[in-house]
Amino acid sequence: MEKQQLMEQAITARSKAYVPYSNFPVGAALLTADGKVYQGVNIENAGYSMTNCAERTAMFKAVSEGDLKFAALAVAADTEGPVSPCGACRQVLAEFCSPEMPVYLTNLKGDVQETTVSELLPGAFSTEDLKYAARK
Ligand SMILES: O=c1ccn([C@H]2C[C@H](O)[C@@H](CO)O2)c(=O)[nH]1
Ligand SMILES: [Zn+2]
Repeated sequence: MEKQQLMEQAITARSKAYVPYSNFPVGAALLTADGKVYQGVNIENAGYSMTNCAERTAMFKAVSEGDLKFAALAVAADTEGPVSPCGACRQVLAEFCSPEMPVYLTNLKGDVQETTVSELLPGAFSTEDLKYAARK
C-alpha cells in the first residue's frame, strides 16, 4: 500500500463523516501490518463533547476487530495546511502505534506533512509509567 493510496482513502472516507454540527468532515485511513486498511470518520453528537474524531474511529474499529499491529496512518480534511490531529487522538495513537510509525497529514489541496507518532506527542504518558508505579 503506497502512502498516496492511503491518503486517497482518507480523503474518500470523508464522505461518510457524520458532521451536522461542524460541517467539517475528516477522514482517516489506518494501514495494519498485514496490509488491511481501516477507514475512519468523525462522528459528532448533539452533546458536542461525545464527538469521536476520524483518527480514533479508525483506531477503535481496528482494535475492536483484533488488529493491533499498525504500519501507517493518513488523515485528511479541508484545511489550509495539512490537518493537525487533536490531543486526544495523539494520545490514542501513542497507546497503539510504535513511536516511529509514519503519519501522513494532508488536505484537499495535496499538501502533505509526513510525521511520526512520537513527533505528534513527545513524552506521551504510557503503559511504562503505570508499570513503574506497580513495581514491588
Ligand atoms: O484531526 C482532527 C481534527 C478534528 N476532527 C473533528 C472533530 C470534530 O468533529 C470536527 C471539528 O473539530 O473535526 C477530527 O476528526 N480529526
Ligand atoms: Zn482527535
